[in-house]
Parts: sequence; structure tokens; C-alpha cells
Amino acid sequence: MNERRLEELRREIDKVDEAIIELLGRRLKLAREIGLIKGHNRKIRDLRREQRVLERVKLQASLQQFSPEVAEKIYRILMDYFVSQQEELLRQQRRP
Ligand SMILES: C=C(O[C@@H]1C=C(C(=O)O)C=C[C@H]1O)C(=O)O
Repeated sequence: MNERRLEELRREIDKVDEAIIELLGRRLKLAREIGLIKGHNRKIRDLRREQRVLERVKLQASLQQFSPEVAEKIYRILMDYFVSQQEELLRQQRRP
């Protein structure tokens, strides 16, 4: 019985993981669009905006009884990645 419940819960976790990755894919598309709007004349990295994102995410994390510190670490990694993807997109645009 416990085994069955464990399998059930793991299937739920798999679904949650799928949703997380799908949302990250959505976030990536949005970040790329923003990168194109910024273009070559504006700095890609916006630390003030990143600070605001971190504040929101940490607040949401605590409302979900999730560690704000862990949420912050995850988001710092994510935002580095999104910035690098925006830069890569603009680099590709420069190539003939
Ligand atoms: C997506 C943006 O570009 C960068 C990436 C951010 C993010 O992933 O949330 C936030 C700020 C910028 O450093 C933006 O300016 O909104």
C-alpha cells in the first residue's frame, strides 16, 4: 500500500517537474523577446530589475513555506542563464 502511494506521489512530482520546465521555457521566450527589444544599444543586464524579481520571488516563496534563500539561489542561477541567452541571441544577430 505504501509502495503504491509512493509511486503515485512520484508521478505527481513528475507532472510538477514537467510544468516547471514548461514555465521555464515560457520565461526563456519572454526573456529573448525582451533581449531583442533592448537590442545592441542598451545593456542587457538590469540589476535593479533583478533585485525586484528576487524580492517578489522570495516573498512568494515564503508564502508557500518554501525557503526564500533557496528561491534566491535558484533565481540568481536562472537570471544569469536568461541574460546569457539574450546576449547569445544578439551575438547571433550580428553574424552575417
Ligand atoms: C529579462 C530581462 O533581462 C535580464 C534578465 C532578467 C530576468 O531573467 O528576470 C531580469 C533583468 C535583466 O538582467 C529584463 O530586463 O526584464
